[in-house]
Amino acid sequence: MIRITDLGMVFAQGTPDENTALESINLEINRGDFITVIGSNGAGKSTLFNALSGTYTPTRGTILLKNEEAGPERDITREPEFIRARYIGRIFQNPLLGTAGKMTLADNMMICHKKGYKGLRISLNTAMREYFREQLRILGMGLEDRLNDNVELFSGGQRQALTLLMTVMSRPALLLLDEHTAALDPRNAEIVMDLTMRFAAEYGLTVMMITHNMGHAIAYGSRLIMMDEGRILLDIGAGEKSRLTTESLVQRFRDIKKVSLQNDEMLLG
Ligand SMILES: Nc1ncnc2c1ncn2[C@@H]1O[C@H](COP(=O)(O)OP(=O)(O)OP(=O)(O)O)[C@@H](O)[C@H]1O
Repeated sequence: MIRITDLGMVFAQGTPDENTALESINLEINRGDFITVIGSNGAGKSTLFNALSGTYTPTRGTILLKNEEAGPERDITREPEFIRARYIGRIFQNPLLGTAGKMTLADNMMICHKKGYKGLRISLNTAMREYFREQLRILGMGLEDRLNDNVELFSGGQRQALTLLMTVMSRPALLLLDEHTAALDPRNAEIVMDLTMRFAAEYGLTVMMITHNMGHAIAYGSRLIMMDEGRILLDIGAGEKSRLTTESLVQRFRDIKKVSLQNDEMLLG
């Protein structure tokens, strides 16, 4: 569905600060894949997401998208971020980023609902409010009764769950989760993670999820990739992934890199 070929990203090219964030990424993301992405600090995980979402234009390589079964592949490597935002959803670690705090819950949902309907006026009528309530009920947080509250009144966990709901409401072709539960307390992190898995399964979403939690990387999803120094070091599919343990993953890393690690923190930290 998305084919990434020889993707490279060099920051400040030709200056003393030149920094290669992505070496040569080759990756095929299939429809319905749930890929967990791990790797140490600076491995290039966020840069890969930035290239996919259009935040950064890569220095080299191509990103092709094939949305429909029969449709042709489309080169989206240089497509602007605001256009890709219509079909690529992204959620960040900071739970305040995905919603507008000074606006009501109803208005936030309205903006999200109108995404992709440029110029079309849809009014916040009774039917729309009922639809939003129905969607909000899925979260099980009582937000369906707070449509007129400003979103800044909600907790971090509620805001991140809301961001997730609003993002999946438009059924993105690809959902990028950039450590989206890392800033939440353990209980809320679990709630948001459970909702993520539920939405992914119910809507057949294609998901990439960056995490520094190796347990999560192993437990969730159907595929795992490990990045290191701007490359994909490991790409583990469903069969093998179901048998993975933290120890075996660290061992695979050791074998490839020919280094000795004392623990998984060295790999992920
Ligand atoms: N806008 C930028 N300008 C210059 N260098 C950058 C920029 N963004 C990222 N980098 C560099 O690119 C490399 C990869 O960074 P990236 O943020 O993709 O890593 P990461 O795997 O997401 O790390 P972390 O787990 O710490 O978030 C790093 O060396 C980083 O300093």
